Amino acid sequence: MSWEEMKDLQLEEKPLPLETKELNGILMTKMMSDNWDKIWNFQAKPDDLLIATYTKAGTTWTQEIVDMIHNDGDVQKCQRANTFDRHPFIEWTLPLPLNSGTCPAGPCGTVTCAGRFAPGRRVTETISKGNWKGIIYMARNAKDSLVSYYHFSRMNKMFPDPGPWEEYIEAFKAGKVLWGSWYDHVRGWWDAKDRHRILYLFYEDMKEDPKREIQKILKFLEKDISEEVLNKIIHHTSFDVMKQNPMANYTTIPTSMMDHSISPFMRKGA
Ligand SMILES: Nc1ncnc2c1ncn2[C@@H]1O[C@H](COP(=O)(O)OS(=O)(=O)O)[C@@H](OP(=O)(O)O)[C@H]1O
Repeated sequence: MSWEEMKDLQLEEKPLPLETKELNGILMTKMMSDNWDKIWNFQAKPDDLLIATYTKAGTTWTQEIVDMIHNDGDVQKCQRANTFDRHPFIEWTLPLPLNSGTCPAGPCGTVTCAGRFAPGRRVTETISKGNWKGIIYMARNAKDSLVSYYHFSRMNKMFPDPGPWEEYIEAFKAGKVLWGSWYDHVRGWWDAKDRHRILYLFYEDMKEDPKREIQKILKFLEKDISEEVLNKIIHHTSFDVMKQNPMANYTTIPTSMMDHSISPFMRKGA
């Protein structure tokens, strides 16, 4: 959806109603819970790639890297649309103007989509047995995930108010945040990785040596690129460059949904 169309929706003036609803003990948005059957029955096509993450683990970073790989390092092509339109979240049923992954028009014409699939190991198993070409999972350590999630929840008006920091820490540890427990998520996918075609990556490894980690993704995707393209991908997906990229930094979303003056989406990246 273009910016003009977004403006027509007058989102700036409308407070966003946010309702949450637990499903199997996991907190989700009501839209997502109500849509769960569709998500559960989602049929991947053999060319589909899933980027799976707990929230704030480096989803956007992985999405940008994969898009750059798929487009042979063509920066212009990777600026064709926002991250969430290039790789829609399957289960994240969103209010307009944002795209929802299970909607019939997408995502998976676009080949890659992202997903969180919080509700426990059964889901992890079911999803990872699906007809995916592969699943790239990225994990990030609990402390940085928690800090990032807290600041994101302050600026993201679609999310429940995180409340005071001390209380938020306890809620996170107890898994009483959207998409449930960080521990169950990273553990569930860790367990699944040896039984299915899953590339399990770590944010910290990507930070330490992006070249090495991007090469792992290339191998997983069975893709050959030149050294020059590889260096271009490393540069274009660095924190400083992505922070300035409106198609990756979520600044095209109306302020009533995400208020970057409270905390930018691309916050510290460390
Ligand atoms: N290129 C690059 N390098 C390093 N770090 C990066 C990069 N891109 C995004 N980020 C950081 O990842 C955090 C956002 O995570 P997600 O993309 O998973 O967020 S979301 O769940 O999709 O909302 C968020 O982390 P914090 O800065 O700690 O809040 C982003 O800054």
